[in-house]
Amino acid sequence: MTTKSAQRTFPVSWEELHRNAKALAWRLIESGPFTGIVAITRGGLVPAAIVARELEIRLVDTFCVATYDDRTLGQPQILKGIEGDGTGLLIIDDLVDTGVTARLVRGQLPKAHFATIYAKPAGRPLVDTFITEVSQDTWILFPWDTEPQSAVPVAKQVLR
Ligand SMILES: O=P(O)(O)OC[C@H]1O[C@H](OP(=O)(O)OP(=O)(O)O)[C@H](O)[C@@H]1O
Ligand SMILES: O=c1[nH]c(=O)c2nc[nH]c2[nH]1
Ligand SMILES: [Mg+2]
Repeated sequence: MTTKSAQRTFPVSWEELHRNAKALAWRLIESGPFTGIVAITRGGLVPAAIVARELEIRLVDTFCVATYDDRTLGQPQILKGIEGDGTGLLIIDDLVDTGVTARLVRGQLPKAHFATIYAKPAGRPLVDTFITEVSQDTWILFPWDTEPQSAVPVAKQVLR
């Protein structure tokens, strides 16, 4: 499924994101220790920074991949990979949706532990650890992709 068909949106605030990333760190303590973190760019960068701080891991690298253009699913393009089979590494992304990105990265780093904050049902089997499940028809709005704007008053939204 392309997530173009998402029916609802789920806005996430910076505070909520921070809280969930810390919850992920708590859960990951049991699965470690890890020798380093690999952030899947770009969405994994902020969660990876928070998890790295909480787990006191200073070795952080990137796996650079682009799968979506706006909300349209495409062929994943690897811009930069990581050497080796992923032994001892913790891979962090913001979410799994269809699982296309996770499948690709797992294929390259099969021994790594794969963690995300959010998981949709189609991608869930590809993740070792996650915090929150959201429905497949939900588009998550991350704080780095959004900005506050004036809301239309209720009275103006009501059709008379
Ligand atoms: O499970 P999937 O269907 O593959 O979707 C999940 C991926 O899509 C998004 O990345 P995107 O390609 O939009 O790039 P970005 O992280 O740079 O925003 C998100 O950050 C995940 O990496
Ligand atoms: O910001 C995003 N929200 C999502 O729900 C999603 N799914 C794939 N890629 C995504 N990016
Ligand atoms: Mg991404």
